[in-house]
Amino acid sequence: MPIVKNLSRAVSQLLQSSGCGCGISIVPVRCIGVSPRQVASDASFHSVSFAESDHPRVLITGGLGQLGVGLAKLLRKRFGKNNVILSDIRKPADNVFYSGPFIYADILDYKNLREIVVNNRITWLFHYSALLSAVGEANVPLARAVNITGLHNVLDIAAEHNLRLFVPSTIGAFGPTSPRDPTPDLCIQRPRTIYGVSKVHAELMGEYYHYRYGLDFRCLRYPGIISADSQPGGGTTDYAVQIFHDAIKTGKFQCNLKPDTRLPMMYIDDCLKATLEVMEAPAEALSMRTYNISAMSFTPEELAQEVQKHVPELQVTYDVDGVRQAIADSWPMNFDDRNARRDWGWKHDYDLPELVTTMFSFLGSDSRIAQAN
Ligand SMILES: NC(=O)C1=CN([C@@H]2O[C@H](COP(=O)(O)OP(=O)(O)OC[C@H]3O[C@@H](n4cnc5c(N)ncnc54)[C@H](O)[C@@H]3O)[C@@H](O)[C@H]2O)C=CC1
Ligand SMILES: CC(=O)[C@H](N)C(=O)O
Repeated sequence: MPIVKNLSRAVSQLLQSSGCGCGISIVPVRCIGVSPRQVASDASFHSVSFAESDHPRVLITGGLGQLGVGLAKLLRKRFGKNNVILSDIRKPADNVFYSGPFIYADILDYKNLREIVVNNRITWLFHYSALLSAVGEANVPLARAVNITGLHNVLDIAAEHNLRLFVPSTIGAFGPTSPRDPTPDLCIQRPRTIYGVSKVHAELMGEYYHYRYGLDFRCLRYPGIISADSQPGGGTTDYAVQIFHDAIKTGKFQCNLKPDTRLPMMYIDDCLKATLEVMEAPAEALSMRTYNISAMSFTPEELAQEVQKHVPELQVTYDVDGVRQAIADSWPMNFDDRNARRDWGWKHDYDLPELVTTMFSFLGSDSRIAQAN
């Protein structure tokens, strides 16, 4: 009996001292052996100056996709080049490799990921690895592994090492039974893609770890993101990037969605600005841990008309892809982001005309450079 009494006293002391005031805060540490694999100890980014160590030490997973390189650039400007490590399972292009620390990290390899976090004293993690909506439907087992099992690894490591964790969600986390115009932060979420299901899972797991273990989890639901210097990775909103390239290269664009398919979209600079802002927001400002963010909504027809103001000869035809169309028809048409605007001052800079002008000034100057060489 004394043993039972002592045990229950110890448990109740543990509960009382829990960090988030919501119950048990023991972090979910996995029992694993020591991995023999080491990150090269002479890597230049291991030696940080004293001043640099005041900043967060950042790891970006899945960083070689459409968004990660731009995020690394923004964070390096803010926190110093050597404090931001880009990672992926792909081989980086020369300009990316030489622009700052890069490391191989497979999010399905728990030990390796943990080792990277420990050896590099990571304090903030941006978890960008994922299979997007269209490629996810083409390979459900892989999407399930990367988007769900990978997330579990990241969550456990983040909780164990007290990281601030950012995981992006998406308009794709909603489905045909969600209100679509506009879609609020809190409503029915019954997506019908593995991508959407995995993102709802990520939102819920992240919030659960926050309330259960005190994990500093922060999540934004991104619209379709449009960028000039990086290619999208197989999503339903990819057409809105492709149209710019085709307008410049061939003057012809074949759209895989119907002309009147309305979806929320955002220029990459706004998306990355929001991501940094929500990560820097004081915890007291966040009344929620998952926020919609919005900038504009348009249809392929409306985008084409705006593009034609710059390339009047552009010819647009439609050859609808059934899989992508069904996905798009189940997604929000307009996103309600009033909570983000109220809580941490979110404000977008780019509407459709500015987006199109910016894309052309970027791609135009690029194509002039290509011609000159
Ligand atoms: N681009 C967009 O329009 C939107 C993106 N998001 C989210 O933002 C995040 C980044 O998106 P993108 O850069 O567009 O995605 P992307 O598809 O372009 O890049 C994803 C990256 O994940 C990497 N990856 C795949 N398996 C991996 C593994 N086992 N370990 C480590 N990395 C792995 C890929 O190599 C790829 O570079 C994703 O989580 C996505 O769901 C959300 C809404 C919109
Ligand atoms: C909106 C997204 O999450 C992505 N661009 C996709 O279309 O899958």
